[in-house]
Amino acid sequence: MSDVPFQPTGISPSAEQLAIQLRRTRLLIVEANAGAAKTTTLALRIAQALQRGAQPETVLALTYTAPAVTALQQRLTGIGVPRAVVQKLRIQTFEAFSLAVLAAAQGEAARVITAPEQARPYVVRAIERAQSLPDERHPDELMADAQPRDLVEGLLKSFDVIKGRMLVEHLDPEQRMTPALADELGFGYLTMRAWACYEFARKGGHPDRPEFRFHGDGTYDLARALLSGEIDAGDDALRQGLTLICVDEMHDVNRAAFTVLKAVLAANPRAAFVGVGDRDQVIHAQTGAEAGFMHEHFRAEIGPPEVLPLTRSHRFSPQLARHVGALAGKPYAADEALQTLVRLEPCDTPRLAAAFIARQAQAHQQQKELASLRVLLRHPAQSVLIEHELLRLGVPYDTVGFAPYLERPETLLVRGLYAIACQDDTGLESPAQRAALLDALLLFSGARVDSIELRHLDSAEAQRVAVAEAAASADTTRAFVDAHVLRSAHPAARRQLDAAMSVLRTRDADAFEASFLNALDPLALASRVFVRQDDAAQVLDNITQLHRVAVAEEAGVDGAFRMFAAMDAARRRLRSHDRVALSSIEAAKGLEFDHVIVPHLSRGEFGDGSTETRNLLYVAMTRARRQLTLSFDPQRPSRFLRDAALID
Ligand SMILES: Nc1ncnc2c1ncn2[C@@H]1O[C@H](COP(=O)(O)OP(=O)(O)OP(=O)(O)O)[C@@H](O)[C@H]1O
Repeated sequence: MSDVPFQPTGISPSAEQLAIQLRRTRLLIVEANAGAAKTTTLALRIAQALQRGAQPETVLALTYTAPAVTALQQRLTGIGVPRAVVQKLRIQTFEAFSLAVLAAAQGEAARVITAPEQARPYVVRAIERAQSLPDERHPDELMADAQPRDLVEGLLKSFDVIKGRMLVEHLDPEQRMTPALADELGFGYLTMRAWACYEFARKGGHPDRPEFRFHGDGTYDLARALLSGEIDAGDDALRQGLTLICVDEMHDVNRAAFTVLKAVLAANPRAAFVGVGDRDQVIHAQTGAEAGFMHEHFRAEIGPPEVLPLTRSHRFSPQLARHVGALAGKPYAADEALQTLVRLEPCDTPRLAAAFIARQAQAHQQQKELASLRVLLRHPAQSVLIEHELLRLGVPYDTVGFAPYLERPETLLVRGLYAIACQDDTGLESPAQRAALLDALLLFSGARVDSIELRHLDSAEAQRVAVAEAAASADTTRAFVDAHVLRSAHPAARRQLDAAMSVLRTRDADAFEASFLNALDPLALASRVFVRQDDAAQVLDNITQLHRVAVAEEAGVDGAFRMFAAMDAARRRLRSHDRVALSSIEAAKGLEFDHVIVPHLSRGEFGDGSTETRNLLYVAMTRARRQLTLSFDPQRPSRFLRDAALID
């Protein structure tokens, strides 16, 4: 049968790409560097299958993250596959796919929860239960110095690894958990016992009808059902008549996802498989991701794949390829015709870095040659100073992967405290603004809406109704704060909020500078609310930056808060048009931008030097097409700059 190659728009495939596009082999794996056209080539392979007559619904492409789903959809439309056809292709995360299969196989879907704060009560109860089981043989091993609440974050992280690696499923079912076995698995005995109790509770005491699913639980539950034979390759939920199965970003696959993949391949024996990935982009090792699932595990458990290369970056120049190659310690070739300007910008302080970035963004707005500018940040708190400078210059921007700083709950909390303490509602004129402020106050005060009229609603809905009603006017907002927020706040939170408002009430700039942060104690406030210490630390960083910006304004307390209101109004007026965005590195995975700025490449600011942080920088640097700008404090440059041969 003749096989006319699909002709993409915009690019001419290289010989390597064409080989992959046309290959009909059953199992094919491509490992290649970032920018070497893995996703594009996967798109070409899919387009070729469609040209050969495959129905779009019979093509399944799986990824680990939602941004990778978007990246593949963009590449497909970019090479000329009609948008309507792309919509029909089954491009999904492993988690979304698994949840859909479970729903088809088992009927009613379980409630999906997304925030660790929602999982916390279950984890706390699991610890308490583990510590009080009557037939426990090693009670001494279950003692913990910390309160159950303080153990939640660490336990949820451990649960991610236990699920992702499917550690328990690989044990002999008759084997009892003991301290020695827990140790062998790399966890404490309390962790393993709490895990068993948590899973029991999550399943609602019934293996087929879990009460809720947290992120990763869909993939884990499906993988378990497959291992136990409850769902098998003959099940219609998996036998979907697929003709092509693809995995993009295959380096993110963990044992649970691999188990799902194996079953999909077994259930669709006529489908061809193509997997693409890059071992230096593993940034989800905390969920058990490892590059071995592209190599030795694949060979041993699925079969020997044909391996084809993509050797050159089509995204950026050989010079940038040399730097990222040095960072990752591997050879890196690139298309000689491409030019990417690599620029290092020493900035002595974060304020200077922010001003520099804002000027770059302003200049970017005024030129036509480069389309997108993306500032890739390690932590959301790093955006405060930068956003502030952008607003000052009137540069429109978006944020991706985190909220703009003026919309974060901690910013609204601080602005709300000022509004209440000083009876100044500037910038909080609309009901929507007042409602957001009340939500923030409720969040950090630990207060619950408790109204007899709303008892028939669940707590989230009751809060929404009560807040919407209270936000109708400035007076009702104030009355609600007195009656429902401050009065029923957690006692320690109440003390902190009162202390912060006392400082604000003085309207004294010196008192505000010297005492506001101590009075509010944002870390203690946030630690009561958030499970992850990282999230609590972000709140502290955000409020510290906000305070710094307010003090630097030298306009007094009232002046500073009016300035925030003006900035907020300016932001609402500026219509973003997708040219400048600040984003997390995770949210930029698989995507590319004409100009990428990675600020704060300084010791102690970018990360700890671990493989995971190095991979994050590798991902960030390899998003750039035409220009990469890296800023750093010349007194303490990150060691990664040296590793990448960017400084001596
Ligand atoms: N044959 C080609 N000629 C020119 N440009 C190409 C060609 N193939 C791909 N590209 C371009 O190369 C860039 C990188 O491609 P792609 O995003 O597919 O790489 P990738 O390996 O998936 O990257 P990452 O690992 O970072 O996700 C894109 O801009 C794409 O349009």
